[in-house]
Amino acid sequence: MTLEDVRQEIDKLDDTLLELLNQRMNWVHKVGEIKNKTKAVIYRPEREKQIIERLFEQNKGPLNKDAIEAIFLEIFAAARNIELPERIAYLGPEGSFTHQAAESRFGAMSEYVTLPTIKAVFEAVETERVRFGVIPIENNQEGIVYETVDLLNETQVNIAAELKIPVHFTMATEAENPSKIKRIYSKDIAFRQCRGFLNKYFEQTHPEEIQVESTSKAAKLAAEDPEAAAICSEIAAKLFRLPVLFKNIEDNSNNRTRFFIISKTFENQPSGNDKTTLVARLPKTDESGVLANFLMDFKEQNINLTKIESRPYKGDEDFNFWFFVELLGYHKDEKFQEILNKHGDYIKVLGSYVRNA
Ligand SMILES: C=C(O[C@@H]1C=C(C(=O)O)C=C[C@H]1O)C(=O)O
Repeated sequence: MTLEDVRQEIDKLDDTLLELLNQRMNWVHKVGEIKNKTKAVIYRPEREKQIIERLFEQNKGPLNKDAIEAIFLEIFAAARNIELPERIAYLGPEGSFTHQAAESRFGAMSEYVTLPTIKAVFEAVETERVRFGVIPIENNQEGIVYETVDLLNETQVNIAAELKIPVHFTMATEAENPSKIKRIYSKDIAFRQCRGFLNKYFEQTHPEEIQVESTSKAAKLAAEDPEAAAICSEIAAKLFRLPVLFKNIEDNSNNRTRFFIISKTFENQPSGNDKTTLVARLPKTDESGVLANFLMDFKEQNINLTKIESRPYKGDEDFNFWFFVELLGYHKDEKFQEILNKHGDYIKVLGSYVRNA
């Protein structure tokens, strides 16, 4: 077979793929009509997850899971945008890991609003300037993002979905090799998480380390200075057309960040593998055992708690706390209803959403 022959085969398959994708869009359009009648929301993360899981099960390769997920998430996003163009706010700047997380769910076609603070994203969602907001909730090396936790308590929004993405850092620079680098721009966390790499490659030359507020600002500055490098995300290097000299330079390759997709009012259907996030403002009392009794009730119901964080009541003179709690299960499960019967007065359920391993 010649190259031409093979390319002809590929062209034929592409024609079929396009035809099939358009057929799929027509069905999605029908779903959209049904949803419109009942005023149901377009975005159904739990359904998308089920589709992807089903495809994983029957996949025979050579496409791997990551590729299947990326392709189908883009197809879903394109489908939703035909139904109703979505506006999504995320914690910027452009090229941040949150941007990468947002694009992985909402695709290239959605309209994005880049906002400078987590609070601004919450405000945009609460005032319905945007339909969805994407913000980080925790990093598995650095811990929880308290600003997000506190805003979930203070505002009226729901959690529509969680997603976890690997955090890989690159060293991007115009310089040909490390010896030519005089300055490295990055964010404090990134310097910390790439210390092993920095020690190894810059032991002799000791370039100046300059901290800036974001890794994409670092990429922007490095793009203007041929003697500088940035430690940044791949998406930021791409954005500022900065060549990547080293990839995956983080000390710990298990580095992952978890994000929430928030929306003003949102309710998922149960998927059979859900997580629920809530805020518990337990009564302020000096009596002992208030928290212990609360937790015991979860144990009695056989509910698996996956996280509990205590946070101070802002403005209180005393040391009083409320709790950020996550558990396995859907909020309408019978055993969770038992908890609500007893503690419902001071529990605010932020959402149940499909668990994203
Ligand atoms: C088509 C639907 O709406 C959206 C698009 C989906 C798709 O393209 O398959 C899946 C779930 C929803 O986010 C649906 O709910 O079935």
